[in-house]
Amino acid sequence: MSEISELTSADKEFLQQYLPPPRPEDTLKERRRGLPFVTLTYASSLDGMISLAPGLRTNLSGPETKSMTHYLRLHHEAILVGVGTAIPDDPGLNSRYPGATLEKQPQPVIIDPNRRWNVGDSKVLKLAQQEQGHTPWIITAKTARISPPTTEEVNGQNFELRPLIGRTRVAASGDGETMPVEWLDWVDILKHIKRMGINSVMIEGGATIISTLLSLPHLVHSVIVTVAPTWLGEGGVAVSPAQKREEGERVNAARLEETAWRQFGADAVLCGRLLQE
Ligand SMILES: NC(=O)C1=CN([C@@H]2O[C@H](COP(=O)(O)OP(=O)(O)OC[C@H]3O[C@@H](n4cnc5c(N)ncnc54)[C@H](OP(=O)(O)O)[C@@H]3O)[C@@H](O)[C@H]2O)C=CC1
Ligand SMILES: Nc1nc(O)c(N)c(N[C@@H]2O[C@H](COP(=O)(O)O)[C@@H](O)[C@H]2O)n1
Repeated sequence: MSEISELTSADKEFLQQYLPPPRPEDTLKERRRGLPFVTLTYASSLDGMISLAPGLRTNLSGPETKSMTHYLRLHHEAILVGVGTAIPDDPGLNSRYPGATLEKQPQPVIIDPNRRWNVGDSKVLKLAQQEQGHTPWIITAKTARISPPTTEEVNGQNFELRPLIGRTRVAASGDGETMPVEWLDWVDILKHIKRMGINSVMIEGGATIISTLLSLPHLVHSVIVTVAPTWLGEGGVAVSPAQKREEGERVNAARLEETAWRQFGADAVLCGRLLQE
């Protein structure tokens, strides 16, 4: 039996005002900006961690909040994760909410500038083959060393590469060495997604992507965080936006307003909107 069950009408009512409007493209402001409705959503421990260690899939959500996640997936046109999540978690990225037909499934989108993810072995592709989800779109950087064609075939199934012109920036590795990495601007990523016909995107992680977007409040419409009653402990992967300074002084990096809390099983769910700068 599926562990995903229907939400109560009170749960749905609680979430309603944080969901994308029925036709977000109708919002004049958004149409002008050419951007989709963006929801950030993830599950956190009480010490602000989203996994026990880098690359370790960690279950934080209980059955009720897992059901909520699948309800939210059904109410967005796309689900997006980074390659740092796609590789270790091998997520399904479909909605298993009762009544989710193929037509209603969200489009999986993976940010993988350097084409590190092995899509051929992925659960996403298997689910697409079983018509329980769509074939993924992979956003690569055009300047990636492996220059990709637009579509590739794996196990008889086509999946789509959606190259986007990246910028190269220098990053430091753990041993102090520096190396060039492909980096994509979030306005470019979101405009790219919108141009492909997506009006709403649920961004699930991981830590790098969520932390980056918490510092870009003008691109985010809703934030929905599951807080699980547990501490993961030192060495976990934390969601934490970059430091912020005003007139040289440290200030809070991000804040939610219009907040609402509700208990789902043992977990708490916090919804809000990022305070605009
Ligand atoms: N509890 C929860 O709700 C969730 C937990 N997780 C956990 O999070 C962890 C993964 O987090 P993390 O390692 O930070 O991985 P992410 O999924 O955030 O992916 C990070 C990678 O994505 C690419 N990327 C991200 N942003 C950009 C950009 N703007 N331009 C270009 N490339 C970009 C880079 O790839 P490259 O390295 O090739 O440059 C980067 O290293 C896992 O342990 C996972 O289990 C994930 C989702 C939800
Ligand atoms: N909401 C939520 N709670 C957790 O406890 C999690 N670990 C995650 N992780 C995210 O969900 C993806 C797994 O998706 P599937 O169920 O396999 O479709 C995982 O990759 C993270 O993005 N989320």
